[in-house]
Amino acid sequence: MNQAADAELAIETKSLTKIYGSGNTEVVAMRDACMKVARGEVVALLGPSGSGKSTFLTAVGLINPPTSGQVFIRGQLILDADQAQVNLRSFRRQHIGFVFQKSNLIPFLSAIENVQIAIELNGQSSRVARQSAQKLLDDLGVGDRADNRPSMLSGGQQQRVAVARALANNPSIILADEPTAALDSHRGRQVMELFAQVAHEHGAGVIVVTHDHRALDVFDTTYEMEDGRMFQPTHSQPN
Ligand SMILES: Nc1ncnc2c1ncn2[C@@H]1O[C@H](COP(=O)(O)OP(=O)(O)OP(=O)(O)O)[C@@H](O)[C@H]1O
Repeated sequence: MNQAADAELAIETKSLTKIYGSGNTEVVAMRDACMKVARGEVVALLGPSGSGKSTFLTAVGLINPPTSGQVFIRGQLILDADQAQVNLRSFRRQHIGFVFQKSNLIPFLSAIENVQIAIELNGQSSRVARQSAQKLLDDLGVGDRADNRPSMLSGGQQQRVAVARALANNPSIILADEPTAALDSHRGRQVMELFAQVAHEHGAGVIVVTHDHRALDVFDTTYEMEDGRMFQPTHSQPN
């Protein structure tokens, strides 16, 4: 069977379904979720608590494989149901950047070391990694805080460092799970704008799970989930 998908797409999911448990405890957390994200596109994923957003994001992030359906990244079939078509660990490290609700920075490392370590883990020398890390922090407006540990930074600054770390290996896709939940609306908007900038400048496909409707104008496309089903609200731009 021809599995080819559009290589211009950063991400394509086909009919992702996830069933947790079995029998009486069975939960269908996601049903036939289909999404296309072009390179350079930034997508908001909305939906009430329990609607399946994290299940979807962790499937695309190759952390929690679906029960059925396929995940393509840059046109390449990566997951066919729970069958990996590549080495997931190294693929994830090279191609996917994650940003979480809390920055999850390593507390005993400085801002620059938090970014540097991600680059070194991908095989760069520490000198090259440090230069790249400094440039990323500069680009994200926190270059002057490079030597501070996370506890010395504000929540917004920590999230900027976390975005720098997610960008460390120039990923094809960035997945963010409520990255602005701990920020006030001004800082939250700034972080959302950063994602849009990163998507447009680096050609990455970005999916941001958010409950925050105030910054939706920053996104190219909006999807919603409800009871495990995914759809595009009628007022959003078509793909
Ligand atoms: N490991 C699991 N085992 C069983 N059920 C699960 C598991 N993880 C999630 N679920 C269920 O799957 C459904 C979808 O959960 P999910 O966490 O994906 O929703 P969500 O939209 O991300 O919610 P929230 O906004 O609260 O984070 C929920 O009914 C949840 O209880």
